[in-house]
Amino acid sequence: MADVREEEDEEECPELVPIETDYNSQSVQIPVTIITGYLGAGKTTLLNYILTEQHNKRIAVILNEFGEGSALEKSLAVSHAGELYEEWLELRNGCLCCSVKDNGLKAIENLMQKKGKFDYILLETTGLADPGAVSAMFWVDAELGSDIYLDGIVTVVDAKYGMQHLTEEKPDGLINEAARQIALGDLIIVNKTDLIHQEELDELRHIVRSINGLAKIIETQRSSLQEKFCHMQTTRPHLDKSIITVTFECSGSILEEDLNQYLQNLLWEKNINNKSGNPMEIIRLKALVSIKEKTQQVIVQGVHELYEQEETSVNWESDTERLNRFVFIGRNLDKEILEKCFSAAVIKPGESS
Ligand SMILES: Nc1nc2c(ncn2[C@@H]2O[C@H](COP(=O)(O)OP(=O)(O)OP(=O)(O)O)[C@@H](O)[C@H]2O)c(=O)[nH]1
Ligand SMILES: [Zn+2]
Repeated sequence: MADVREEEDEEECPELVPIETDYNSQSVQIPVTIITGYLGAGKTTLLNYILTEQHNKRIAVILNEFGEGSALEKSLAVSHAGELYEEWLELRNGCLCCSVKDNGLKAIENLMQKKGKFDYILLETTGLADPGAVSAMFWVDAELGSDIYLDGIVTVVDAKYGMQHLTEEKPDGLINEAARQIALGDLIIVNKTDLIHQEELDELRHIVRSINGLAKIIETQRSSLQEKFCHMQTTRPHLDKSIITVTFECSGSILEEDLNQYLQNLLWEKNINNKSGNPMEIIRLKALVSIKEKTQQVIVQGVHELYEQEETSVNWESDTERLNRFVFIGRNLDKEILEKCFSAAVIKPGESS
C-alpha cells in the first residue's frame, strides 16, 4: 500500500534523538514510546529485538507485565552499549497505567537521577491496557515540566488472532480494546506474518488501515523491524511548534449532558473557533470534572475524536469547592475561549440547576 505519508516520514527521519539536541532551549526531554498490543501479540519480543539491535544508546525499558512479580515492583531493564541490566522500579500503586504522575513518572525521573539520563524510554503496557490512559499521564506531566515526553505509540497486532480480537463483540457498546489500540497507534506492527496466508494478511491490513488511516503499517516476524528504530517516531507531536498545551481550572459542577455537548462541539462538530476564526483542533485532552449529582470525581480522556468518561473511586470532599481541571493539547487552541465555553455550562457553587 503506497502511502505518501510513509515516504515523507522516511525523508525526515532523524537520528535517534541525541541527548544534546535542545530544540526547546529548556532542559532536554527524553522521548518515551509506548508499546501496546493485545495479549501475546509480540510486544516483549519487540522490546528484546530493539535492545539487542541498538548498541550505542541508553534505552530504558519498562515492562508492565500483567500479573507478574510483586504488585509493588515493576521490572525495568536498561540497555547500555548493548549490555542489559535490570532495575526494579518501585510503583506505589502497582500498575503503571493506573499510577498517576506522582509515582509513575517520578520513579522514572528518580531512576534517571541515580543512573544518568537515558536516550530513550520504551514502555510496554499490559495486553489489556488502554494506551490512551497510559499516554494521558504524559500529557499532564508535560504540562508540569517533566524531563520525559511522549513520543509516540507503537501497536503490535497479532496477525493470526488480530481479526478475532477486532471482531469480538463487547457488551453494552464498550470499545473493543484491540480496535482502540490500533486507533491510537502511530506505528502499527502486524507481527507473526509467518502464521497466516497472504490473503488473510491483506484482509487484516485492510481492516487495520480502515481503523487508522494515518499510522504507518509494517509487517514483521518475531517483531524484527528491518529498519532503524528511529522510524518509530512517526508523529513527533512535540516537535511540531504549532501544537500547544492549554490548561484551565473552573469551580462548580456540570450536568453530564452539558459536558457531552461541550466535548462533542470541540471534538466532533469542531465548531468552536479561536480568535482568528480557525476551528480548534484537539489532539489530546484530559480532564478531572465534577458532574452534578455525582459524588465521585470523573476523569475524561480524549484522543482526537474519541473520548470517554470514567468515574474514579475518589469522592469529592463534601466541605470543599469542587474544582474542574482541563488539559488540552492541540492546534489553534485559545485558552480563554475554551474556558469560557466550559464555564458557561457550569453550575457555580451555590447556584441551582
Ligand atoms: N510464530 C510466531 N510466534 C511469535 C512471533 N513473534 C512472537 N511470537 C511468540 O508469541 C508469544 C508471545 O510473544 P510476546 O512477545 O511475549 O508477546 P507480548 O505481546 O509481550 O505478550 P503479553 O506481554 O503477554 O501481552 C511468544 O511465545 C513469542 O515467541 C512471530 O512472528 N511468529
Ligand atoms: Zn509482554
